This record gives sequence, C-alpha cells and structure tokens, in this order.
Amino acid sequence: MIKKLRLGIHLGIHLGIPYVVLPGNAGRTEDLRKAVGGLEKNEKPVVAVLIGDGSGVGPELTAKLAAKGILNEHARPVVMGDVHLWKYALETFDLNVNWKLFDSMDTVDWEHGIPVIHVGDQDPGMIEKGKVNQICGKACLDMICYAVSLFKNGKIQGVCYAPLNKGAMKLADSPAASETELFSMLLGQEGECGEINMLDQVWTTRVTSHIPVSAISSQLTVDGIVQAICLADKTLKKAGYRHPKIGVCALNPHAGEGGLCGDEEGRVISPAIREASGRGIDAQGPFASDTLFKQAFDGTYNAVVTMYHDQGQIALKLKGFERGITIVGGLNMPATTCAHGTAHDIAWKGIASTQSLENAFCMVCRMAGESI
Ligand SMILES: NC(=O)C1=CN([C@@H]2O[C@H](COP(=O)(O)OP(=O)(O)OC[C@H]3O[C@@H](n4cnc5c(N)ncnc54)[C@H](O)[C@@H]3O)[C@@H](O)[C@H]2O)C=CC1
Ligand SMILES: NCC(=O)COP(=O)(O)O
Repeated sequence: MIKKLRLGIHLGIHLGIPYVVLPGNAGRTEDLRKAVGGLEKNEKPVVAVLIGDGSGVGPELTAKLAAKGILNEHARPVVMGDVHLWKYALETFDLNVNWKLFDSMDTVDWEHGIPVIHVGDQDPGMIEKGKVNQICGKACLDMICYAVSLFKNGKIQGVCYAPLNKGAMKLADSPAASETELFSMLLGQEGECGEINMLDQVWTTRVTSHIPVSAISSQLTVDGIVQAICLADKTLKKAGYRHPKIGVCALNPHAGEGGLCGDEEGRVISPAIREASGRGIDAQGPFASDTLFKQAFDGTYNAVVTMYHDQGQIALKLKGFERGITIVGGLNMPATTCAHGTAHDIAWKGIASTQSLENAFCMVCRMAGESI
C-alpha cells in the first residue's frame, strides 16, 4: 500500500491530479517514462520480456531496448527466449549489453546485468527469417506458458512480449486463436477479457477480434457489446479515470442511417448501450466510426468501443503507428505488447522502430508496479 501510494504521489505530482494513474497524454513515451521512473532498484517490478517470434523483428527490438538501458530503467527485467537467438541479435546489431544466463527464476539476480532465461528453441541456424514457421510459433507458445506459470507462482509481476505471429502459433497447434485468448485460458481467467489498443490518451476495446470480416455481423450480440463496454469502463477506472467517457462505434456507414444501410445499430448496438448506461456507465453512441475517433482524439471520449479489429486499428495506426500499445485487457496479470506485428518484410534488417515496444514496456512496468 505504501509503495502504491508512493507511485501514486509520483504520478499525481507529475500530472497535477492526486493518485490519477493514466489521464491526459499518458500513452506518450515521455509521460510513460516519467511515470515509471523514480523507484528504487529493489522496488521495481520484476517483468518478463519475451523476445517474440525469431523470424520477425522481436529479438532486434528486445536487444535494442536492453542496449538503450530502457529495460533496467523501469523494472527488474528478465529476458526470456532462445539464448542463442538473443546472442545472435546482440552480435548482428553490434549491441553492448551486460547480461547473464540463468537456469531458472529461483536463482536470478540483477547484479551482473540483465538476467536471461533460455525458453523456447529458436536456433538462429534453424529458423527462416521473414517467414511464418512452426519452430518460432512453438517457441512463442513455450514463452507464454512459461511466463504465465511464473506469474501464477508469484515470481514475476508482469509480461511484455515482442511480436508473436498468430499464424506461426497456429502451425504449432496453439489451442487459441490469439495470445489474448491463450493468456486468459492459461490463467483460468473469468470475466471480460480482450485486447485493448491504446494510442496517446485514447483507449479502445473490441467486440470482435481475430475473426473473418464475413463473420462480424453474426457475432455481434448485445452481451458481447456490453462486455466490451464494461471492459473499457473497468480498465479506465482501474487506470485512474473517475468517470470514463466511452464512445461506441456503429458497424455500418453513417451509423446505419435509420436502417437504410444495416440494422445492427438498432438491433444490438443501441440495446447494449442502454444496458451499459443502466449499469451506470457513461457510454454513448452508436456513432459513425469515421468521425468518432476524431472526437476521441479531441478529448470528447476517453475510450472507443469498436465492433471489429480494423475499425480501431486503422484509426490508431494511421494516427501514430510507431507509438501504439496493446494491453491484454481484463487479465489479473499485467501484459502488454507493441501495436505492430512481426514485420517480416524488415526482419533482421536493423531498421525496425523500437518506440512501440518501449511504450508497451513502460506501460507494463507501470501496471506491474501498481500491483506490488
Ligand atoms: N504485438 C504482437 O504480438 C502483434 C502481432 N501481430 C502479428 O504479426 C503478424 C504480422 O502482422 P501484420 O498485420 O502483417 O503487420 P506488421 O505490423 O507485422 O507489419 C505491417 C507493416 O508495418 C511495418 N512495421 C511493423 N513494425 C514495424 C516497426 N517496428 N518499425 C517499422 N515498420 C514496422 C512492416 O514492415 C510492414 O510493412 C501477424 O501474425 C499478426 O498476428 C500483429 C500485431 C501485433
Ligand atoms: N495480443 C496482441 C495481438 O493480437 C496484436 O494483434 P492485433 O490484434 O493488434 O493486430
């Protein structure tokens, strides 16, 4: 509680509001970095950093954040991934990082640099860079399972993962459509859970996520929409917003124009908004999604509930591709990642931006620090 208060005071002074964790431009890199700064070494959360799918940009980004000192600055980080791939990334990009290999979390210390634990085989000589492949998919599943088991045993307080590839994890027989569902499944989580995408001060939750566009309409239900609204409300309240304002997207052009182009607004979206309002949530809509994001970025709404993946991601990625953060929302385990994916077209070329993963890392440190 004292530590929680300390962090709260730190943020409160910075943002001018007592014990408010994430208002204003909280998703901006400089604000995130300030917010997680100032803790003594032994107060920093222990955060697992998964190097991600080795065919993509994950190992490069993780190694570069370590070399820039970002990982140590905000947490007691433990890098998890294939140790040969980790070394290969450091050598390939000529990075100077103090690190030490440990067998398990039980022996880890931070006296000799960043601890690294070998998890998930991705031998650089075996994997095909820039290609979806099963070896990397299997390694990512192993990293996720290991990190979740550590969290359940109280050894870590949060997880930040470099990009994973859902296609590769499927090739490796993942039991879930995406890592979001996998985390939830492994944690035995109940209640609303789903991907939250965040850029600057705007948060989004989704009613549907990784499904074919042709299936969206049939999967929109009053319950599903209410859950996405509740997840937005709960997450923002947890983050310190006392009265989050939530805008809900329509599905159809011009919000259906009174049934002229689509009936989902009247049939499921409006009833869900009424249901959420009845529960005391400040949810409004359905609004045409081509203008709702403009209002959210202007400050009218703190969160936007989208009906499907691209409805939100196109807006956020266009506005700030390099800065976006993804939070695995609704879990009892703080978990974040960058907004972008494995970027196979630029993998191992040394040109990937580290910004989004840095933001995601700062965010998880902040979330994990609060839970200590
Ligand atoms: N954090 C995560 O684990 C995420 C994983 N994914 C997964 O990644 C895979 C590929 O996803 P895509 O949608 O094709 O998109 P992508 O984000 O991997 O790539 C889209 C475009 O953005 C560029 N790009 C991506 N990251 C960049 C960076 N750091 N710096 C500069 N340019 C960058 C790429 O070069 C490419 O042209 C999929 O399997 C997807 O499921 C997608 C988003 C997030
Ligand atoms: N769990 C992260 C994730 O799935 C990222 O992909 P996207 O849904 O943001 O494309």
